[in-house]
Amino acid sequence: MTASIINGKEVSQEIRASMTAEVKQLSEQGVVPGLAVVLVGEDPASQVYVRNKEKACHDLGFYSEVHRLDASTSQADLLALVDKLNNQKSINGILVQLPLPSHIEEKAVIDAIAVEKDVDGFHPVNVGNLVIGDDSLLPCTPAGVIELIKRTGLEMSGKHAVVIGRSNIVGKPVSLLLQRENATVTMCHSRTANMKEITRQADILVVAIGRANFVDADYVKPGAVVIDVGMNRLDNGKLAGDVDFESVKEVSGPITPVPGGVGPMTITMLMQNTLIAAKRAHGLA
Ligand SMILES: Nc1nc2c(c(=O)[nH]1)N[C@@H](CN(C=O)c1ccc(C(=O)N[C@@H](CCC(=O)O)C(=O)O)cc1)CN2
Repeated sequence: MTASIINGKEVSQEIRASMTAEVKQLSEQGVVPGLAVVLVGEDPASQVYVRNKEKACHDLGFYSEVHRLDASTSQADLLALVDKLNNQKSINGILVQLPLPSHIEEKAVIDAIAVEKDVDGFHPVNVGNLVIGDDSLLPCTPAGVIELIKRTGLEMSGKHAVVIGRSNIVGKPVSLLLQRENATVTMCHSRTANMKEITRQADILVVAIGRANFVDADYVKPGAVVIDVGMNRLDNGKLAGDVDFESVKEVSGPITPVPGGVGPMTITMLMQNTLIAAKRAHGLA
């Protein structure tokens, strides 16, 4: 049996469409969500993602600023820009596109972003709030993963979710968000022994290990929801996920493709965070 495909592009469009009326209503009250994106250097993929963020702001009626800085920009100059944006009233969200050039310490930059403008959800205070279950700006890709699982109609409560990967930006926050939905969560990673025995018990399998086609049908319980967060550029230029889609879709339940699955949700969740940050800044949330 072939599984149903979770269309991240479609879900993304639906969410953006549902935000439009609210953004219009807010702008009539003089509240225009504002996002500043900072790009350091000329990484081609990052340039595409930043352009897409700019376009998403434009389409939704947000105010947007893009700061394109030379690859040789010093950490001090970048921190000075972040400080300026922290104090700028028209800006509700600040995103520094990653990766940064190697001479800049990522953590110093993330830590410098005002917590209430950290629409990436990477600041340690937002991460801490996520851990203890307090209100916070949620990291975009993990929030997108949860939204896609919800849209399958699967009730997460009481289900066994297995997350492959333990990164700070995907694996760890996804597992916390799954726990928040009352799933029973097991984390696997590159050193996990007998991984297949564990993943075969999963009702929900989230894969973010960063290895192209790592998960094949042997890892998957029949009917399980499979969410592929991987984005690996192959030598032939094609994009591959961490899941071998063709074999897994023959046994799984709903499954995300790459491209067109989790990826498009990342920018939509960023727009949602910017809207939340703008409402909070005006005492409306
Ligand atoms: N500050 C941040 N930097 C980075 C993040 C992030 O969330 N915050 N995530 C990625 C890049 N990224 C957004 O910034 C991003 C990556 C991929 C997609 C996407 O839509 N992917 C498409 C395929 C695109 C392609 O063909 O290359 C898909 O999966 O369908 C959106 C956003 C790293 N940096």
